[in-house]
Amino acid sequence: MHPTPVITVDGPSGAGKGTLSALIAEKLGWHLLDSGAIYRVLAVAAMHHDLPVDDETSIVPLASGLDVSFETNIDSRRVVLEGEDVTDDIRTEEVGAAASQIASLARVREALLRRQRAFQQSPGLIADGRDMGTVVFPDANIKLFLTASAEARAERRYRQLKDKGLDVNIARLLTDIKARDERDANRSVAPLVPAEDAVMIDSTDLDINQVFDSAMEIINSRL
Ligand SMILES: Nc1ncnc2c1ncn2[C@@H]1O[C@H](COP(=O)(O)OP(=O)(O)O)[C@@H](O)[C@H]1O
Ligand SMILES: Nc1ccn([C@@H]2O[C@H](COP(=O)(O)OP(=O)(O)O)[C@@H](O)[C@H]2O)c(=O)n1
Repeated sequence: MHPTPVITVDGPSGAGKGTLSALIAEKLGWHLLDSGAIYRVLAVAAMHHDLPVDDETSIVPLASGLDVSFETNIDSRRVVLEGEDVTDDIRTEEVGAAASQIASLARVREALLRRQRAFQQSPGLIADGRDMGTVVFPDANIKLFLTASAEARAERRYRQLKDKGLDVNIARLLTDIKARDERDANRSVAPLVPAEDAVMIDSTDLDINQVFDSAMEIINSRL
């Protein structure tokens, strides 16, 4: 077992991983790794540098040297790429789709491993992503796998983007979510699958407080 405990939260897009992970991190006073944000920042960096998202040879060095920092304050988390605040830019569906394409490149994933593992710092880490419990932190103390129906996830994403004032279409979001599920689950490297020892939470009919309560029950019984 690790000297510094890790809780992993994996699952598909819109399942509520980010929201749940932030709540757990706050409750326990632990660090937070939003691994999806790293893939998203890398996608934005590739766009800035005019690199095609399927060009492994040029994206690997970009991943290894990625100049990204996560600045956490009491009331905000900012993501800074090459000195520029990209907190909002990385959240678009376009960037999510590009991130998912980049994330299917094996050598790119490998180039990001060390950077992700460096987040394992005292007193503990909550790691949010697709392969946190299977690849990045296989020895994690507790592994959660959060799911919800594709329809529920598209609906959540719709409300989230609408609240930000973005012009969105629910049918398109559902198609995009299904396409991303398909790509994330079927890629040959680090596909989206629950770790064998993961505890599943289906959030389709749960609000975020109920999800948080079930997660804390599992955590408190095991830590
Ligand atoms: N259980 C839930 N019920 C309803 N809405 C939720 C729930 N969990 C999260 N949300 C909302 O759904 C959206 C997507 O959640 P997020 O945490 O970003 O998902 P993920 O990180 O898995 O993609 C957010 O707007 C969030 O507030
Ligand atoms: N650990 C991770 C995290 C994200 N990703 C990829 O990065 C994309 C964006 O991740 P995200 O977690 O920010 O996406 P959402 O769940 O918020 O839509 C996903 O579609 C995955 O393809 C990954 O492959 N492995």
